[in-house]
Amino acid sequence: MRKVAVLGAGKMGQAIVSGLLRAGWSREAVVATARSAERAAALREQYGVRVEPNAVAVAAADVVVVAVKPQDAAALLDELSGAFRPDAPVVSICAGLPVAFFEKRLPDATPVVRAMPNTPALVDEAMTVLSPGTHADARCLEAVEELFAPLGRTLVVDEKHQDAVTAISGSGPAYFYYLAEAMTEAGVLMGLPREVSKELVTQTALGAARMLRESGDSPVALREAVESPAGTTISAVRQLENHRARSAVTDAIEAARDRAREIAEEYA
Ligand SMILES: NC(=O)C1=CN([C@@H]2O[C@H](COP(=O)(O)OP(=O)(O)OC[C@H]3O[C@@H](n4cnc5c(N)ncnc54)[C@H](OP(=O)(O)O)[C@@H]3O)[C@@H](O)[C@H]2O)C=CC1
Ligand SMILES: O=C(O)[C@@H]1CCC=N1
Repeated sequence: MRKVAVLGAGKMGQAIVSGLLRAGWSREAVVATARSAERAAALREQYGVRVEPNAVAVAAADVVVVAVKPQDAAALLDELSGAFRPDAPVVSICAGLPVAFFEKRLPDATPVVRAMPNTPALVDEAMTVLSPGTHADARCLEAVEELFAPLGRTLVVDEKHQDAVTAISGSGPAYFYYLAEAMTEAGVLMGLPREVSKELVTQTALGAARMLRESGDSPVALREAVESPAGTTISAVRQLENHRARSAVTDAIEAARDRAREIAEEYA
């Protein structure tokens, strides 16, 4: 039985643990680690998985997922020096940290894969983007892709794109929640009960996402199909343009990309 260790099962690590269990991984095959006793107890209670010290988890694992914050990664690897099995792939989900950060701290020839998932893993709708390191061959990459596939969709890109990926899909759910929050509040401002407004926004987001996926049309074509001449939608879109919403989105996503680059410099 293959075993996976999730080191630092916080928000994202927990989403991965829960997705693996839903995908049929047995409780014995998934080991989590946590820094606080409270967090460890919560993971045991909620998922019934083993929560072990990092070194114990790593020793037993065929795949190790590093899910701590980028600022905690170096200390974690230092603490574990000697515990890693050189044949067990190490998958980092740490934003910004390059494969090289791990390769220089792990035993020679350890296969490393940089991964960027997102929190919709909690509902099996994650977007996970993988980049293989120097020693991760096709078989290793395939095994890591199989690990993440049940959590949603997967894609492989060259590592040079990972900071942009982080800015788009890693952080992306937050942008949609921000828009959902603003739309819900606008409904409340106009007198809709909050629950009604939220339901309208949620179903509209789901429907729009499915249209994007299933119609094959571009976002522009889909938007134009909603905009009646002299109608309501074009009036709204004009306000978005007046407020430079497109430019704000571009600047926001570039800021996320730049922050990922800074993280690499800060913690290298
Ligand atoms: N949140 C997201 O949407 C996404 C996050 N990521 C990446 O995932 C990583 C985790 O992010 P997120 O889940 O949001 O953060 P969290 O803070 O929720 O999770 C990190 C967890 O790691 C634990 N931890 C830290 N050091 C150790 C250690 N030495 N041993 C065991 N556990 C430890 C923390 O414990 P404690 O709580 O006690 O500090 C915490 O529970 C980051 O690197 C982030 O870039 C990637 C994609 C999406
Ligand atoms: O905000 C962050 O840094 C992490 C990485 C992607 C999503 N959350």
